[in-house]
Amino acid sequence: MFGPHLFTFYFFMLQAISLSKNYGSYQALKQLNLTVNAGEVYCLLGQNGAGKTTTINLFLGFITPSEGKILINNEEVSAADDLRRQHLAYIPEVVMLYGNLSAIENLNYFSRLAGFEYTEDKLIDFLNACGLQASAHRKPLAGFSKGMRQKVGIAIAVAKDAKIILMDEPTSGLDPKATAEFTELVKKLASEGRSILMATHDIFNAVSLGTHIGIMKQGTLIHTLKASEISATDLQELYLQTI
Ligand SMILES: Nc1ncnc2c1ncn2[C@@H]1O[C@H](COP(=O)(O)OP(=O)(O)OP(=O)(O)O)[C@@H](O)[C@H]1O
Repeated sequence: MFGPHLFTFYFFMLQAISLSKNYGSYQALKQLNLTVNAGEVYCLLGQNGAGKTTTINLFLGFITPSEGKILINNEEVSAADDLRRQHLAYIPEVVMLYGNLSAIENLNYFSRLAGFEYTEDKLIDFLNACGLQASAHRKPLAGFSKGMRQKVGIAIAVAKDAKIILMDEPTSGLDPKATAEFTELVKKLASEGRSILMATHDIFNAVSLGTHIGIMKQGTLIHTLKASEISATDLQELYLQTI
């Protein structure tokens, strides 16, 4: 389904060490310890308000920790660190790009912003590798479905050579076919050595696509599991007992 690997990867590790975040007197994240190694897909589950987005925002440097630290390859990173800018990409729940520009134009624009210049053939390779149908490559994004936008967003992350990809609720609102395509794409991204962390409410998807699963409750990581060691049914039961 997908083309050849587009980059040769180094091995990148993302870590939170005793990471906490307070909003005023409210502790949204408490002493989080979490590691995502190269090739792993870490799925964070938890009810609304459990602290998943806070965790992602801390990794991205959108907010600063109250305590603790974030490491990329064992090196501590500050909010505006170059390591973060170079190696992290973020796929939000709804990928916001330029609606009046085509998929190729958006990809070209955001690649250039990140310092990468590609030929049109190469840009098309990225879009193909992320599963965007050829008939959509030159169409304005305004008419794209959520799943199509997501593919362009992921193509941008790949074109920017991101080693670590963070996603927030990537399968919410996707139809089953788009979810299946997304799952295949994420598995491929991980198989190429990227480290992937996603916040999700989709228990079935977490088991089918994740390598590791964390369940959060009120800012604390209560359970960490290997996806290969639990069925979707058992995970659902554990999740319901936890929350
Ligand atoms: N800027 C903020 N100021 C004050 N409180 C905040 C702020 N951002 C988040 N919170 C609170 O921190 C807690 C964790 O929120 P967070 O968005 O991380 O949860 P979540 O697990 O991502 O939830 P959801 O599944 O709804 O996205 C919530 O109680 C939320 O109300």
